Amino acid sequence: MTDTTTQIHLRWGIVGLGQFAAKWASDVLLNYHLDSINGKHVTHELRAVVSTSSLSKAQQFVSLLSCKDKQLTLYDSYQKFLEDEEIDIVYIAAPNAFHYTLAKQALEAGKHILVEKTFTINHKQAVRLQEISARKNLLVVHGVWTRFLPTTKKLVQLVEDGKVGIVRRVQADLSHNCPYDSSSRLFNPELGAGVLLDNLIYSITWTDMLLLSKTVTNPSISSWAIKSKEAPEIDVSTSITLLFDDLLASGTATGSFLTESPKESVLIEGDKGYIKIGRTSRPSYATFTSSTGQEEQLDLPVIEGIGYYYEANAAAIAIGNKQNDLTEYPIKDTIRVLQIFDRCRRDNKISFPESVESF
Ligand SMILES: NC(=O)C1=CN([C@@H]2O[C@H](COP(=O)(O)OP(=O)(O)OC[C@H]3O[C@@H](n4cnc5c(N)ncnc54)[C@H](OP(=O)(O)O)[C@@H]3O)[C@@H](O)[C@H]2O)C=CC1
Ligand SMILES: O=C1OC[C@@H](O)[C@H](O)[C@H]1O
Repeated sequence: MTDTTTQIHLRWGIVGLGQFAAKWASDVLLNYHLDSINGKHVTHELRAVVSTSSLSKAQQFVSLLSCKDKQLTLYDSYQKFLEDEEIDIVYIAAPNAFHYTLAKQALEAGKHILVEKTFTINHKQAVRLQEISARKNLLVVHGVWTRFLPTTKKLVQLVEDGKVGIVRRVQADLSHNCPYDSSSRLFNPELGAGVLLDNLIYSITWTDMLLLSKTVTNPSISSWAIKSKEAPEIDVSTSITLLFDDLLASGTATGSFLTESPKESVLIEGDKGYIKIGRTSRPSYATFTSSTGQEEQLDLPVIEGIGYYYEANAAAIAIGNKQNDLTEYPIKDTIRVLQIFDRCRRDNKISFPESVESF
């Protein structure tokens, strides 16, 4: 990594060479230049990729990248990849079940990490990674990209500034119609499947930012899950409601593989009106309706590209500041949500093999 007073240059390695990682890498490498933070210009370089299956798979991955700069090292051994001193940070985009082990190995090898959603299978694995990162003074980021978008930040600021008055209800949904497919990671318990870990991580983000972060007591938690007929261990349609006695407020997070979300899928209601947002994972437009019925289009920043580069830039700035945790999205927030997910899984008998749960 190069860190000067005006520039931070971060060298990335990627594990988990699926379609999503290609999309992420293309967006980060093509669009990062659009963001300059606190007067520092951030640049990203993809230095290496590793396929856990074959070198030809790594070659195929690199050919998918829609960016010109493809001078990088390809590996088919994660151990060898982690020994590469030219890699500053590992982006982990394997299926959920492998996040914990890959992240632990990367931290032990002295690499910073950015881990795709959902961070780990359970909260104990997250606590363990937090401990290692603190001990080794390495940055750990959970890549819920929604958190880092300027549109999300603006909306949270508006609510905190009292746009809707006192927040009374937060609801968010992220649903995609995904018919059962035995070859998909979405339905395979051995890969950490199910809608809770795939979609509710985004829906619960809104309750987490607006209510969980404000409460001083533990909310009461209720949850419901429809299980897959074909893979009965996992969930395909799930709802979690948190009641905050101290705030006189509730937060509901839903997600489904059985239907699509409505266009406006986040609703934030207060005593002065409500905000409707499209859409849960990538807010790009929002309206405010006052309690007297007046409607107003909210002015939100425009996001160039997809917007994954915001989380990559946040990682670069934090590494430049020698932080092992992000101020804007600390790992304790992830642990707090994973504790709720653990409870939802217990109450609804959503289960993964022992090997996936271990820490
Ligand atoms: N932020 C976002 O918007 C999105 C995030 N995601 C997240 O990205 C992750 C990957 O999703 P997706 O690309 O759909 O998954 P895939 O099923 O396509 O798997 C990704 C790749 O992971 C690698 N892999 C498989 N098994 C292992 C293993 N045991 N150890 C290491 N690597 C392995 C494989 O590459 P190889 O064989 O070459 O190692 C595979 O191609 C998930 O955590 C998902 O939640 C997904 C979609 C959107
Ligand atoms: O992780 C994801 O999966 C579902 C998508 O709708 C969402 O935008 C993406 O971030």
